[in-house]
Amino acid sequence: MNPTHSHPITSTGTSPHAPPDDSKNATSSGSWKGFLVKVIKTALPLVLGCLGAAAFSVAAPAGWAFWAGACILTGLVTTLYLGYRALSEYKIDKIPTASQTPPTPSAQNLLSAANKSGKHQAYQIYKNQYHPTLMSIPDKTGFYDKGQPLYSLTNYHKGQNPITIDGVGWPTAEHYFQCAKFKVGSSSWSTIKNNPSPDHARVHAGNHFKPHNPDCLHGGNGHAWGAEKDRVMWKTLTHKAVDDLQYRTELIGTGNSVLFENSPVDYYWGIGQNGSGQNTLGYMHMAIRDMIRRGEL
Ligand SMILES: Nc1nc(O)c(N)c(N[C@@H]2O[C@H](COP(=O)(O)O)[C@@H](O)[C@H]2O)n1
Repeated sequence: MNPTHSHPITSTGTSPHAPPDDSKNATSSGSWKGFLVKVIKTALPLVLGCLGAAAFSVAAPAGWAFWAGACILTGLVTTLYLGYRALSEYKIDKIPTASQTPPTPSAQNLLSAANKSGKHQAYQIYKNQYHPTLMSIPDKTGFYDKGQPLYSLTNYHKGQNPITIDGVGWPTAEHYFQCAKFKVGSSSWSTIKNNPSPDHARVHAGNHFKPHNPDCLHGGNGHAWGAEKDRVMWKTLTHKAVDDLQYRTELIGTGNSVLFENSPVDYYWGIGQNGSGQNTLGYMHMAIRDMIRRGEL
């Protein structure tokens, strides 16, 4: 087995995609009730000043005009001050905080372009070029084990923020990929989605993806899923490239190195025990890296 190589990170990428929307936590200060209360509170000193002035004019004591004027002026100045404060607060409320910023339209556009029909085939160019001679390439970089460099390239990596796909926040790429075998909201889907461990999520999916399980998509049929899984993995990785800054940064940092999933057991996504595996995940990362460099993700 070839050891996992470390690779210097030489450049960084920037995510055009903001963290998930937390707008539900926004205060009610922007609601119409809050607005009405603010208007009443602001206008109250002026109204009281006018009432005071009216009382002085009715009672008409000596020098009443001076005191009536003083009442109106005090009310007016206080109202202007409160109005100024309320307006500044209103403006601050309206500036979206980082956690309230919805995904930018450009990120959404890039993601839908990257996932147009057939785009997931982009990695084939690398599979054609390097399979099955990958192990003889000198400049290659592996990733797989936790605690080793480039763990962010594995689907088990938990980024700082969830990956948002189909409006749902996913703790890891593995969670979304495994859930894609099941009907959204079904019991199997929910169990996998909420599993704290990506490895347990994968194992649970494997144990429950069976033809007799009504929760399954593709009839719980391995061949039918096999025809879909590249497209699903591609979708997962394009969203990860937008939402997981560590992945994005470390992927770009691999330069032009040929990437491989250094899995001793997986002959489809990784290189398998003897390096003869298809390394589909490694080649997909290379295609994603190209897209980031071209500004397509
Ligand atoms: N980092 C890491 N640790 C493991 O133990 C793994 N098995 C993997 N591999 C990922 O497992 C998924 C296999 O999915 P299917 O069996 O094809 O459903 C896939 O995401 C591999 O990359 N990674």
